[in-house]
Amino acid sequence: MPVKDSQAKYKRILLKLSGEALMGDGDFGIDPKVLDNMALVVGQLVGIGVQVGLVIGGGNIYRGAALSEAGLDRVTGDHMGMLATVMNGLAMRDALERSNISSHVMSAIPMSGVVEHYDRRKAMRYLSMGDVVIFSAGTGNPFFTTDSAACLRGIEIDADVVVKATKVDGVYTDDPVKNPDAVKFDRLSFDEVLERKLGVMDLTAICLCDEHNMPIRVLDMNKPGALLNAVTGGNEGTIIERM
Ligand SMILES: Nc1ncnc2c1ncn2[C@@H]1O[C@H](COP(=O)(O)OP(=O)(O)O)[C@@H](O)[C@H]1O
Ligand SMILES: O=c1ccn([C@@H]2O[C@H](COP(=O)(O)OP(=O)(O)O)[C@@H](O)[C@H]2O)c(=O)[nH]1
Repeated sequence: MPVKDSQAKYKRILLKLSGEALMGDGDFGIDPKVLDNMALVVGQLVGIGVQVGLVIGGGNIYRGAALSEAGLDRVTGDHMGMLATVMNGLAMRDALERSNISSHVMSAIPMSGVVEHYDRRKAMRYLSMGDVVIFSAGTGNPFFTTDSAACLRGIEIDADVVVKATKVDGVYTDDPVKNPDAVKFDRLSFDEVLERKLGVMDLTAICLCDEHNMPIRVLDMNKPGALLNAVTGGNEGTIIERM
């Protein structure tokens, strides 16, 4: 796809999509309607010249911690969780390609013949060409999350921002799903997130972004126009940044 002059605030973003969000109204796996809708939204970003790196979670299929609670070895469970993110990546590439958006899946775990092995320089070249790159298999290591993988890849590819598109519309004083009295923040420092132990992203991911001055925007993935608004400079969701 030809590179356009970006009309957006951000030239390159790392977008993290929660695996669970791909389930739609189901309770496991992937809802094709959600996937197609996400491809459409990513296509809009590409269309205005934003370079998009994607990290998709695996919680719609397997989570290491849940498998471990069910009696499986934790490291084996985490390997299964990482493989789940490769499956989601393949499904997303399929949806993107059906929308004529050139895209590539890279995996932190080599999987010859299925997806490319993660190669930062190659990923940067694809992104510069305007192609979408889906970074799968998390960090490649157990005991990490795809939020940490998103922050890591975002820093590596020199993204302008990490956008976490999730089920809630920002960071709150407490989990808004459990506490209806929780109050939303528009802007937060990394220190505040760490001090208050705000659970929207794991603390490893927050520390990494803090150390490398990588801002994180948290927004609602189901709100129409939210992502486009965020990349064109709108005050969408919550921004976590150095203050
Ligand atoms: N302080 C908080 N602000 C916003 N969301 C929070 C907070 N604490 C916990 N959460 C939860 O974090 C979730 C977002 O994280 P995500 O990674 O998408 O989900 P999960 O961890 O279930 O995969 C939200 O659905 C919300 O319930
Ligand atoms: O670097 C990583 C990233 C992910 N995972 C495993 O993959 C699962 C799915 O990722 P995550 O829970 O972050 O997905 P999401 O919550 O975003 O759907 C996790 O539970 C872990 O078991 C891992 O071991 N290392």
